Amino acid sequence: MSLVVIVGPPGSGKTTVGRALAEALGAPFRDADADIVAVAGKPIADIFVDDGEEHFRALEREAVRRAVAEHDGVLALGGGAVLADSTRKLLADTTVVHLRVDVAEAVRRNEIDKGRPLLAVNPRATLRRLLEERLPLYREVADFEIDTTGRDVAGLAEEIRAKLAVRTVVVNDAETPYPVLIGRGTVERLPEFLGKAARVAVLHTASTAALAERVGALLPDGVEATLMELPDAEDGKTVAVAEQCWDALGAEGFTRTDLVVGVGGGAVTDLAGFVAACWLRGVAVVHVPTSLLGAVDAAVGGKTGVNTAAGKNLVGAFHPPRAVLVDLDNFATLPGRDLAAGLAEVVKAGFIADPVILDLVEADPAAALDATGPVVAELVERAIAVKAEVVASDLKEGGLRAVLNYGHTFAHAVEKLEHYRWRHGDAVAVGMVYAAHLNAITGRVDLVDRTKDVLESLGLPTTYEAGRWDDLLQVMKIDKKNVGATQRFVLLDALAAPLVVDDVTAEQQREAYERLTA
Ligand SMILES: NC(=O)c1ccc[n+]([C@@H]2O[C@H](COP(=O)([O-])OP(=O)(O)OC[C@H]3O[C@@H](n4cnc5c(N)ncnc54)[C@H](O)[C@@H]3O)[C@@H](O)[C@H]2O)c1
Ligand SMILES: O=C(O)C(=O)C[C@@H](O)[C@H](O)[C@H](O)COP(=O)(O)O
Repeated sequence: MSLVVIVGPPGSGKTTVGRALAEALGAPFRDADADIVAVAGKPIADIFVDDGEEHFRALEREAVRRAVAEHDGVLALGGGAVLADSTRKLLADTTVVHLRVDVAEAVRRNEIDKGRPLLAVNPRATLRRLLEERLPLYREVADFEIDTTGRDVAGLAEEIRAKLAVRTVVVNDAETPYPVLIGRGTVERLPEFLGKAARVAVLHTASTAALAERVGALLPDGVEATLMELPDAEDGKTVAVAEQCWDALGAEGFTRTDLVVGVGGGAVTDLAGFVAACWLRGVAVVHVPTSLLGAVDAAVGGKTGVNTAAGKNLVGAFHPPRAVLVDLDNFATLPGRDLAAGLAEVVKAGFIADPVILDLVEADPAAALDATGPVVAELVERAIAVKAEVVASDLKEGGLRAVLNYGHTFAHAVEKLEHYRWRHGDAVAVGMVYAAHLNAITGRVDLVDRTKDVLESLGLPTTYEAGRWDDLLQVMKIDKKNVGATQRFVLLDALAAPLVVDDVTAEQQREAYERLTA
């Protein structure tokens, strides 16, 4: 447990909700006002009367400073604590929850609790003024806010507990850093990322239509949602579909400050990102990935694009999102085969950077296939951390980023030859076995058995049909990593030590294929 601070105006329920939250978290509760009373040896109302507000504020600053330094649990602050610059600075590195309440309910709650000196005279007008004056200060320190008006304490504590379980990975790429929120209920955080949007285009497929509706309903008054349903999977990743979206944006009068939201698997977020990258030469996009693969890979990193007759993802743009909202609850409806396909990219992250991922899957493959279980949650966090770190240092694939393409040279060729009817993750699984054979054949680390075993334990394919080499080679020759006529492959010098090589001979490539088909 670490410190969670509750702020808000008088009557917002800081103490009551804070106590309930502490209980829900199994953590201790502390109230800064109670600390002040203990130090002063008299009630707050008496401190105001005997010593004045300034003296009270000095006691309050010291009480908050001490509590923040000492406490590990939930800490409720008095309504005016945020008035002090020093307190707001102190809270900058702490998780802060702002409890909001409307004036009428605040008045009603404060009538019940009579011990508030600032509300002794004309409480309605005073509360209205306090609420207005202090709102920007609460917002300055808060990580998120919750409206408590008309809500019951247990429901509020549960909502805060769920929100606190959200982990944020910041992708510090060369453009604007953006957060990837990982947890349950993260989609509800969309309103934080609207910027100045007056219109939001929500791109989705039939499988995510209900969620897209929910996203539309989250928008505040004055912000209009347009839902656009795309053909499913790779059928939606075409220039023709992108053009239909652009036509619709034109018809809606979509401006540079409006927002595109991709709600779906990797195919949707790739297309949504591409649509956003090109419209007016770039509008903001927020991704709500609903497949495992989308969450751990496609939605993070800013690669967007479509498939064309020439090949997979050959047309596209680097266009990082404004935010990525990974809601682990969305995986509940994901078909098992698509979950497994997503695990292929997770396993890739294990081989290139984080072997703990492999240990976790190998220890309990069934747990890794439990869409809403804790192992999937950890795998998602780990795989996103790998991707975030790589793309932060090399957004446009000038060097290091190519390691994320481990297994993809062969995978993309398979996808094209199979007319995009293979799941991307299945193709990546086979592609990683191909890469593992190349590793062994070129005298590097031999991870063939480990690769096949871990993938097969997840029900993923590890072989490809014989007799297709010439076709495969032809497609692999237009891989994006190639330089001129030189083919380049991502291989592993050792586990978690990827490198890009350009000296794999034609014989070695064919030999790896022959071993794959055996
Ligand atoms: N941009 C990148 O960096 C990047 C990285 C990896 C993959 N990709 C791309 O991502 C795509 C693959 O992503 P994918 O595996 O998510 O495929 P997908 O988008 O085709 O989704 C797989 C299937 O799952 C369904 N689905 C998605 N979420 C669902 C949910 N919550 N409930 C029920 N059904 C759901 C979809 O409708 C689809 O039928 C490929 O096009 C690949 O090239 C891009
Ligand atoms: O983000 C990257 O970079 C990757 O290579 C991630 C891959 O897993 C992903 O499939 C990506 O779409 C492939 O990129 P591409 O440039 O080879 O199309």
